[in-house]
Formats: sequence, C-alpha cells, structure tokens
Amino acid sequence: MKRVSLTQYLVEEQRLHQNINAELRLLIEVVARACKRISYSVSKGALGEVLGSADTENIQGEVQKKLDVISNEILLEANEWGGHLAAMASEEMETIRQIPSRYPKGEFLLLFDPLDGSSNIDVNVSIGTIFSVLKAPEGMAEPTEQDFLQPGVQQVAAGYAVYGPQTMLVLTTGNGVQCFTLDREMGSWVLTQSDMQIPETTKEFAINMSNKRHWHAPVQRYVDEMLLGSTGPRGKDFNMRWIASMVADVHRILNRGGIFMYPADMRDPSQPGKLRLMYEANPMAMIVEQAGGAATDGVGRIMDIQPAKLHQRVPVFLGSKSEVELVTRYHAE
Ligand SMILES: O=P(O)(O)OC[C@H]1O[C@](O)(COP(=O)(O)O)[C@@H](O)[C@@H]1O
Ligand SMILES: [Mg+2]
Ligand SMILES: [Mg+2]
Repeated sequence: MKRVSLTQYLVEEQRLHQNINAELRLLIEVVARACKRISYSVSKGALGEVLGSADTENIQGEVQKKLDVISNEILLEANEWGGHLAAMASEEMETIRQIPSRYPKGEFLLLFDPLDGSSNIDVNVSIGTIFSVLKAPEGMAEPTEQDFLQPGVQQVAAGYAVYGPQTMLVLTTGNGVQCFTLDREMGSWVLTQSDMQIPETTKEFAINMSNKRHWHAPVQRYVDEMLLGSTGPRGKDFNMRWIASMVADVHRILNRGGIFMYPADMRDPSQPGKLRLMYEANPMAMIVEQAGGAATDGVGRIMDIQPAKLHQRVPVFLGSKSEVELVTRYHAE
C-alpha cells in the first residue's frame, strides 16, 4: 500500500483544489497533533492516572472527568502559539479563549468538544474529539463570542478523532471525507480511507431507547415502525446500536450506514436535545453531508441553523439520507 500521510494529503489538497490555504493546512496539523497526544493519554488509562472524575463542573453543569480537562488543556495549549487562530471555544469552557497577545494571530476560529463520550472513559469504550473550523470576520482586533455564532454551512473544515481499537482521524475540508489511521510506531497519520460514502440503504438505527417515554410523537412513530420489522410498514428487520459516544456511533454510520438520533423530548423545553450545535452537531453534519448523508434537527438542515448562543443544544437526526428524510417528514406531518 502506498502510504499517504496527513501532511501529504493536505499539501496535495491545497495544490489541486485550493479549498484550503497554508494557514488552514497548518491549523489542521496542529489539531491532529493534539489528538495524537490525547490518544496517548487515553491509552495509558489508570497507568497515566487519567481515569476518574476531576471533581469540577463545566458550563453545562456536568461533572468533568479528568480526561475532559486534560484533553481541553492539550487542545488549548497546542493551538495557542500556532499562529493560525484568532480564538477558540470549547464545550468545557464558559466563554471563548483569546490567543494571548504574545503569540501571532491567524484568520480562523476553532471550536471543539475535547472529549466526546465521557461516560465511556472509565469503562474502556471508544471515545473521541470533535472539532469545527470557522473563518474569523476580517479586520477585528479581538474576536467576540458573537463572531462564533455562524451557521454550520460556513465551516471551512470539520473532523473528529476516535480513540478506539485504532485511533483514527476523520476529516473534511469541504471536498469529501477522508480517514487517517494513527501509526503509533511512526507517530504519523496515514490515509486509510478516501472519499468515504455513507451507504444509502440501511437496517440499523442508534438512539438511547431508555428515553422512549419522553419522546415526541414523530420519533415514537418512526422508531415503532422500525421495531415492527418485517411485520410492519417498513417490511424489513432493523438492528439497534447505541455506544453513547457520538463519535463512535457516527463512525460506524459512515462505514456501514444507519441513522443516529438524539431528539428533543418532553422533559425540559428549555433543553432541546442533549447535543451541542457548535461542538457536536455542526461538525458531524458537515462530515455526514460530505459523505453523501443528511443531518437535520427534525425540521430543517442542521447546518442552516443560525446559532443564538455558544452552548446551544439541538435535536439531531443524521446518517443515511433516506432515513433522515423519513423521520424529518414525520415531524412535518
Ligand atoms: O448518555 P446518553 O444520554 O445516551 O448520551 C450519549 C450522548 O452524550 C454524549 O456523550 C455527549 O458528549 P460529551 O461526553 O462530550 O458530553 C454523546 O457523545 C452521546 O451521543
Ligand atoms: Mg460530546
Ligand atoms: Mg465532551
């Protein structure tokens, strides 16, 4: 197999398609390097004293795990001095992080969920990092939180790292989706899947079924019809998977199709769903659309949503196009 590294891929992408410039290319490399460091920490587990709770709470009121804090620090530190960013925002921080004045500033805004699937850390199940890159408005001295509130269609790149049996980096810069596997001996990311495409037909769905009694009618209907299998209106049996790490669930769907759902439910109307628009839904929506799938909030395209606040939550339906279209249609009926 001819080995193509992440660096070689990005250089070629810049040369052939001009969808990225040198600054974005270097920014992606810095993020990828940070993910490599996170991967090494994850794999050390108890030996690296990275497991367990940090005994602190994040802005969402969730108890932080040690790895949430460690991963956030790794990403902040790696990106601060790179010179490619104007500012950063993280799921784990209340407000945005400016680039210290001693470092050069760049033209991009970076947003991340440093550690996705926190509940899986201590039980050795796949977890990940999700990131999104936006362009900073031109000519500002210091970006404000308002500058981050851009719809997902304006993302210039998005990706995730999944820390599973293998560590992989899945990336889009708006020209398809590529997957790189971390070669631990060489310390490099090697291209292992080009132009990933989500299979169109599927028999698999992912949702946390324990919330069933709280769902709204369209989601009840859609899931009930799948559960009826070959005896119901769908005329075929479905399988269910729920890893509770969005990264791992989306990675499976990119590879073998399916639909991932985290709907809003009837419990707390002020919390429309669990997932965060800026750190989880938008970057995953860009990846899924670039791989031929679809991503909606049940009403419209996720990437068209005009964010109102940094830590906004949204319902998420993403994956194989026909399934996402069906559940979205049920919301309209
Ligand atoms: O425990 P639940 O409600 O099934 O939620 C699982 C979902 O929560 C998340 O873990 C949220 O991510 P964080 O770990 O970054 O908070 C998603 O990855 C996942 O899809
Ligand atoms: Mg998450
Ligand atoms: Mg997280």
